[in-house]
Amino acid sequence: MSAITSALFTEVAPPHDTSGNKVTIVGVGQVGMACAFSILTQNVASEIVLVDVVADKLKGEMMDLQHGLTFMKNVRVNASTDYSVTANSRLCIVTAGARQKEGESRLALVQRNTDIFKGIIPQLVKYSPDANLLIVSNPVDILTYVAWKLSGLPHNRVIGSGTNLDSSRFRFIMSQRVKVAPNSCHGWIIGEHGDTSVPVWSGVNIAGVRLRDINPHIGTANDKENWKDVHNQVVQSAYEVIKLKGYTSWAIGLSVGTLAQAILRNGGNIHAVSTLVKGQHGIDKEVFLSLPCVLGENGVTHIVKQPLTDEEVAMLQKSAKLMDEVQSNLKM
Ligand SMILES: NC(=O)C1=CN([C@@H]2O[C@H](COP(=O)(O)OP(=O)(O)OC[C@H]3O[C@@H](n4cnc5c(N)ncnc54)[C@H](O)[C@@H]3O)[C@@H](O)[C@H]2O)C=CC1
Ligand SMILES: CC(=O)C(=O)O
Repeated sequence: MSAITSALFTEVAPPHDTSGNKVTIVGVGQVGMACAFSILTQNVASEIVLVDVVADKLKGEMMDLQHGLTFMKNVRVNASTDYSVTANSRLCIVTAGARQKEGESRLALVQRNTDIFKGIIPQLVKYSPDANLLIVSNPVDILTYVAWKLSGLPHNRVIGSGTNLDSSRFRFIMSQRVKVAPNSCHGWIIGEHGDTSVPVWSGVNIAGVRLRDINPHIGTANDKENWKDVHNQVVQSAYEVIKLKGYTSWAIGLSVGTLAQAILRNGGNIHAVSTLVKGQHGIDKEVFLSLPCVLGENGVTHIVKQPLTDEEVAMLQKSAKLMDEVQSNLKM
């Protein structure tokens, strides 16, 4: 204690070093920092710890956030290249790794980011064996599988950010067509985050009114209004934003903030996240894909048994086959 603190305080008991809702974010790039900012401003964590391999950038990002803490509600921000700083996290979010260059697919990153995960996941589990892992790095579905295998954790506690983002993009583009707020437009994108994602047209609704009841051809090639294009735009979204600004960040940050909130507050909220789907919709492969899941402190507690058309099931199974093929070529 300094002279000032000992003159100021009578110590009754030493304070605890850690606080309850500790969140670790690995990777302080564009996505990691958007996640950190979103979690900070949504007031879901009591402590955020940042980890990266680039020490100067890491320190700079930590300091920049710390300088704003006066404007936040009781949250600490810390950072280190040493994983001991992450001890006793309740949620570890992984955004580290290579990102797509213009025109490059997410799947092209798979081996590079798998190799990076080999150095990250065991460290996280060593210091926070009870945490949930939330994987964001791409290709997110495969890397969630990789994280599950490397971690040895039960599959419910290894979650991919998945198509929560794609579903949000879908609802936004839909909202522009019907001219109501995005959160009043309801629809789910499931399956792979990215190129083979599956729009569940059978469930798209506004205020419970199913658009397929109004337009039986919605989402098909026979639809005169070409709603199928809404999904095409979802698939193209990341490519377009990457072409325009080099990366995507804000929307994934907000999506992850919402997922963190559901997990840390044991909210029971339902989101489309990447989870082990073996046994769902006739999938017999050990792969991770997004389905609507109930999220809480124990990770994914339930998968919604969403009624799907035969065509939707076939698309989902095709994504599962693709994931399995990519996984079988991985050097883990
Ligand atoms: N799942 C999703 O919906 C989305 C996923 N992404 C993915 O997120 C990842 C990160 O993207 P950005 O932040 O834009 O990339 P970035 O290049 O800005 O940041 C990546 C960060 O990872 C760090 N890093 C690299 N190796 C590391 C290691 N071994 N340990 C700790 N940190 C390490 C780098 O130093 C860098 O700070 C990419 O794989 C990207 O494709 C991006 C947007 C959406
Ligand atoms: C990059 C990426 O995965 C996305 O923005 O969807």
